[in-house]
Amino acid sequence: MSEAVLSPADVRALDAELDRAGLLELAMEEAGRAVADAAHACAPAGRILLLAGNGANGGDALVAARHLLALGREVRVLALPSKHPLTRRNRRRLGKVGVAATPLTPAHLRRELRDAALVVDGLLGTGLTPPLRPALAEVVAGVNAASVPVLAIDLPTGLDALSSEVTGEPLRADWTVTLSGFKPALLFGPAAHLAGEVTLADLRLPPGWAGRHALATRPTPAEVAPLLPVRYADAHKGTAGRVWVLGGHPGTAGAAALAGVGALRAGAGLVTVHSAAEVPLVMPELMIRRHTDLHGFLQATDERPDALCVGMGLGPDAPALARQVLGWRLPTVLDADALQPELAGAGHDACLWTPHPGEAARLLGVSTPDVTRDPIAAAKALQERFGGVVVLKGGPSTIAHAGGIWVSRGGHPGMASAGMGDTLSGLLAALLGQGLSAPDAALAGVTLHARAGELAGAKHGYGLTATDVSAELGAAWLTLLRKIDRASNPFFKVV
Ligand SMILES: NC(=O)C1=CN([C@@H]2O[C@H](COP(=O)(O)OP(=O)(O)OC[C@H]3O[C@@H](n4cnc5c(N)ncnc54)[C@H](O)[C@@H]3O)[C@@H](O)[C@H]2O)[C@@H](O)CC1
Repeated sequence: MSEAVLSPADVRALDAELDRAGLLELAMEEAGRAVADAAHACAPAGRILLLAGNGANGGDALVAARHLLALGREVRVLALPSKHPLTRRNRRRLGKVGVAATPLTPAHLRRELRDAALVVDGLLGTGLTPPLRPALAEVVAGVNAASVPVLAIDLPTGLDALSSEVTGEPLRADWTVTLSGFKPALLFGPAAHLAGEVTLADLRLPPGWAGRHALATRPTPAEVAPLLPVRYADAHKGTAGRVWVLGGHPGTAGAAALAGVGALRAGAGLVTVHSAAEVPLVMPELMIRRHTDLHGFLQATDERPDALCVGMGLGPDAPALARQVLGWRLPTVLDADALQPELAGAGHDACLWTPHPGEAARLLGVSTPDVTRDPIAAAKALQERFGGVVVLKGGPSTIAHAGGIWVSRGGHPGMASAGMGDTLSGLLAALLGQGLSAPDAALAGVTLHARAGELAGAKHGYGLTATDVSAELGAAWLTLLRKIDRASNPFFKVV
């Protein structure tokens, strides 16, 4: 089941719905229980210090304290005056089982931090209106200065749930148990770096309720696997997708070759690189056609591929060439030099735009930090302006299509190297050429690319090349297929 990505407004809407259904208190109980289980696992021995703020995030901490007590753990609770009705109720419940919350003051905090095995941060969650007020900022600085591991509830105090940016000094968590859905700040760095290891608690909400209010979703590998093309034993190169790569320019010809390899490794039957440059023959299976006049060739030819990718190292002619092939209305990936603002409005439903944040900034006429601060909003804005499907690349990537937004999973930090995007373009074109719709190709392609990066990382360690990742695409494909009923995919019988 896809995991939801929620903004604070989404959380408020969900909570209002839970409240109307009489389920909000149960949700807080489940949240507290999940936090207690996680805290018990993170610090199997010693005293646990819970910090409770005045909102519902504090209520979760007070419930967790009660469950930790039931697990036989020694707890201390430092709390602000409770404003939220459920937080007040859970404070009384905690009192009834013998744990009185002590007022949260700097002196009490200093004393309790001395012997704590773990701090549970329930000071503030999605209710933050930045910046942190000085009294709470002092508490956060005190916890950060102590060398005690921290488990945050929902998100570390001081992080703006919607932003990847870090302002002021938020709490640095070793673990975060997030509730109902991921918050963007937990997915995109540098904010995500402060959340430690993030797990999503199962609050036992009615199925689909969290997703209904979601900004975006994170599809699971089991949901992505059925999108992969089915191929039977009688397939031949003419039915497996003919892909054209339009790329390369003197000095950047390798980019076109890498895209071609990505397409071949993703199962395209025939891959032809059309280029004005001398493209290196990195694989003899690639067909390479050099043109002195690429425009003229595209104008004159009656040949048509099943899918194209355009722009990798293509140079200054890229926008004009891209416009020309967009007119063919074939499944098309636009990357690198073809990602130019003047193409706004020239897209169609079978188009995939694959910018990295710098290219996205160029397309939107904003700065790169404007894009990376909120990649979900940037991908949505790009999709609205350029049409088709947008893959805003990153760790994770954000895919915006007419039906919504997906945030990818997986990947490997070693994938931060030149040529990775070229491989992805070829891979996406190969999937389009094998009949996938643009949204399905985007999701399946990004997932395969990330998985191939993980597999390459397991072999080669830290520094990965695009060639390492391409080489793992087949194995990535098989690991994805293992997630589904293989009987539905007779060609790929895997053990
Ligand atoms: N469906 C869900 O996701 C659920 C969420 N729950 C919790 O509910 C939380 C949201 O609760 P609330 O909306 O009550 O918000 P919070 O508990 O996150 O914080 C609200 C309080 O923070 C204070 N505050 C806001 N900005 C501040 C600042 N800059 N400096 C200092 N104090 C500030 C306000 O006075 C307010 O009382 C979530 O983060 C989660 O922990 C759970 O209780 C159960 C269900």
